[in-house]
Amino acid sequence: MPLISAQNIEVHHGATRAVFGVSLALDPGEIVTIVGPNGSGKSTLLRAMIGAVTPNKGTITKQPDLRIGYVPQTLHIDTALPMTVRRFLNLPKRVGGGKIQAALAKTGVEAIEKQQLSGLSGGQLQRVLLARAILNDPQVLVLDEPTQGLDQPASAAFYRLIETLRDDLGCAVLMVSHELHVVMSATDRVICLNGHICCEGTPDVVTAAPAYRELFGTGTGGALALYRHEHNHDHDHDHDHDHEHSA
Ligand SMILES: Nc1ncnc2c1ncn2[C@@H]1O[C@H](COP(=O)(O)OP(=O)(O)OP(=O)(O)O)[C@@H](O)[C@H]1O
Repeated sequence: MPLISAQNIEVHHGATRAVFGVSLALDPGEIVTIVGPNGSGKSTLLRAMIGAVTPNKGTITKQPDLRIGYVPQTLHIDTALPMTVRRFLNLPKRVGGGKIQAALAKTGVEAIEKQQLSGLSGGQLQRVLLARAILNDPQVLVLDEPTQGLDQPASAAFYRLIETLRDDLGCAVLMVSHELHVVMSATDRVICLNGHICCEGTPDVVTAAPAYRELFGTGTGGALALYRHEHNHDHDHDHDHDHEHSA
């Protein structure tokens, strides 16, 4: 039984139909990455899957008492506010030193417990946010562009860590990334979204796309090139499209 599934959901933001006709199931232990152009509904779909927004149509089904760990894009820290890593991880409820140390060790930043949040590098901060997300031993880790602002080697290291955590904790991972070329090796299934799911498959299937190979390693363009290639096809289903696929 999937941990979370969406059945033919549609989500509106005012007059904007951000997500439509989306059905998606997340199984235990799998890593699923959602990619797509800006404004294609990736964050909206993620938020609908975890219950943070209610679909206007369709249903979301979650396993009862599902433990979800959420990693935001980043945390905007007021540098005037003194806050150690340990204190931050004890909010909003105290979890105790042992658990905090274990979580920081799992995310590769065990030595920074007493440091101020405001003094951390971008990569360290993301690992602290990841540590916070695993404190409740989640069955699902949800990440919304967790490596924004990190350089490519730091992003790649972060995604390798996600894969290690999945293996250690046995959790499923659902994430949004712009960097398919970086996240590829740490992904079981890729979902290409443009309001609706345009295509999905294993990284092997998507890496076979000539347009992607041509542009592999050229930054965000790689993911978008893949997107363009994979969408140069006829759809089996009669979606009411409100966008055009580029060739
Ligand atoms: N709170 C909101 N109010 C109004 N419109 C919204 C809101 N959130 C998202 N939208 C709109 O819904 C559409 C989908 O937005 P969403 O943030 O889900 O896309 P995204 O693929 O995550 O974008 P990006 O890659 O730029 O982060 C966009 O047209 C966006 O402007």
